Amino acid sequence: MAHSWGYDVENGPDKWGDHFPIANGPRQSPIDVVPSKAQYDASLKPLRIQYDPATAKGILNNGHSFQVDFVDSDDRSVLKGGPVSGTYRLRQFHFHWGSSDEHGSEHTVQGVKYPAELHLVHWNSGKYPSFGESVAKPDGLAVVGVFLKIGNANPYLQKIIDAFDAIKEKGKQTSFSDFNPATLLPGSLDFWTYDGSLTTPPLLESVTWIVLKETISVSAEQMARFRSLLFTGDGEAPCHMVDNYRPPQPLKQRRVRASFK
Ligand SMILES: NCCOCCOCCNC(=O)c1ccc(S(N)(=O)=O)cc1
Ligand SMILES: [Zn+2]
Repeated sequence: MAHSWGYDVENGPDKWGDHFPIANGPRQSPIDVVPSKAQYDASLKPLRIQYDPATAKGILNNGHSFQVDFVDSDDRSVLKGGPVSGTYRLRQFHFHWGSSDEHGSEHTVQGVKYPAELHLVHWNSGKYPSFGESVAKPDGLAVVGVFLKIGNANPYLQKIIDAFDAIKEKGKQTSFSDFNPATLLPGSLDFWTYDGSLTTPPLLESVTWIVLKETISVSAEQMARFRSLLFTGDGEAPCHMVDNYRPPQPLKQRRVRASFK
């Protein structure tokens, strides 16, 4: 496409297939999770998540979302168990959100939309030498999805929000240290899992999705701070970073498994 992909009418999800034909592939994400159709799988192991706050590196506005990047040169912050075999190393986390509290998540649960969704992105360090090598392999990535629900202000999210003034525009980044992303996880790690893809171009079908059933809280005021970020860079006409989500995609020949009854 003339200008790179985004979330507008002319470069948004409905147009991504023009340059990324895998957009219509067999294992695209996100999906609508239908709990009654998910199959309880007793062989799924509990999720084992261990993060070292010292691996937090920086926070960046990449023009599509903001992401917190982690040192991933060793296995200090990893995910094991659940649907995956081996060790997956934390690379970054980011969010998707709406222009109002009524929508914004990528996955939906029986059609229910949440105001935002957190994605914790891990790569298969047990099998591949780097993220770049993993990102195109069918078992390359594992992403944990967590829904945000309007409620009490989330003190752990606030630490991230306090960094927003330094990354308001596309391309801006700043250091971000001593943060444990496990503080963004709900009390229960019950999950649904299915084989899917990146939800943004290049839409690679390399993700084992692990979508948590329990939500975390965010206040309406905190969501308003997310919407103060800009898609646009310094000197461009400002455009608020909102509605940076892909809608649910066809399930096709896939099954969704549940770790809980
Ligand atoms: N760097 C080697 C070549 O890499 C090409 C592919 O770059 C991938 C960049 N995108 C991502 O890493 C990426 C990661 C997670 C998600 S999501 N929203 O599915 O969690 C979407 C995108
Ligand atoms: Zn994402």
